[in-house]
Amino acid sequence: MSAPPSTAMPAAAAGTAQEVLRLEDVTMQIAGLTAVDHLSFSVQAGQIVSLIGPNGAGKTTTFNVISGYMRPTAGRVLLFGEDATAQPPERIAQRGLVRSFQRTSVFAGCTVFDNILTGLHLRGGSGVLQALMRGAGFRREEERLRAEAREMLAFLGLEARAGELASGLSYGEQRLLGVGLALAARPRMLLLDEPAAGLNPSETEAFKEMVRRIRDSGITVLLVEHDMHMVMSISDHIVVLNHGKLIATGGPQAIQQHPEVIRAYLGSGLQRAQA
Ligand SMILES: Nc1ncnc2c1ncn2[C@@H]1O[C@H](COP(=O)(O)OP(=O)(O)OP(=O)(O)O)[C@@H](O)[C@H]1O
Repeated sequence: MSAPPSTAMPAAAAGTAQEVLRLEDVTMQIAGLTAVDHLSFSVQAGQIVSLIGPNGAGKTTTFNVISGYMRPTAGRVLLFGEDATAQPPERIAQRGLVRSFQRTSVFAGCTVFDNILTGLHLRGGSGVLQALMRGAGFRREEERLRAEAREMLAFLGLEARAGELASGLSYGEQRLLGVGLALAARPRMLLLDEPAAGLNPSETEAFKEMVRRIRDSGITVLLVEHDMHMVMSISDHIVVLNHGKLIATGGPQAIQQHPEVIRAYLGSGLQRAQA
């Protein structure tokens, strides 16, 4: 299958470039330190965009500001064309930007199927009162969600594991399931925080494939990642930070040849990715 179930097609799929996220002069000071320094960049719909930079560059802080976990000291965040600066995370998620965390965040004691079903329920639709009344409408909705959960598992490549406890999945499969939970919220944009961390090479390949399929289904993906092979092979666009400041933006080819990026990464992963 080519799309996670019930995902609205974005404007990019209709052939018009559209800005989904824009940071304007965002600064974030933490305990007297400037973690993000007058940062401006934008993300176009339907792309995989990677936010990279050496350790301490400000990537996680930028994610926290975008997803509403931190209120910026200065500047604005525009999400889908509207000001979203310092809105709480749940409001930002409602508007269509959903974050999948670095740690696995699945319900370990539930089956893989029930994990996704719970995610779909959390999105709303069938409320507690409706569940208690157990009317025909509720049963129809439940059957629809179960079908959607099966489709989602097929999209994730986890259908064979549907009946197993999430705790029995490999680490890589748990990360796929974690993304499935994020997708269950039907995001227009997905934030992935170091998705390849701790994955072996074949799990990384499977994850890359899924990220591409997510993008191809019309969901914009913004990721923070240290694995430069992954970044260079899947990104449509790359934003590079160093010491909280933007030092370069562009496609993978241009970024790998950018003198300031090479300087910032001297002796680290970028050179290995080029090798
Ligand atoms: N809660 C905090 N308290 C104090 N300093 C912080 C806090 N969060 C971030 N910082 C500092 O802000 C700077 C940017 O950190 P951030 O975690 O955003 O960088 P990063 O690019 O995500 O790094 P890494 O790649 O190592 O995860 C660092 O100097 C960090 O020490």
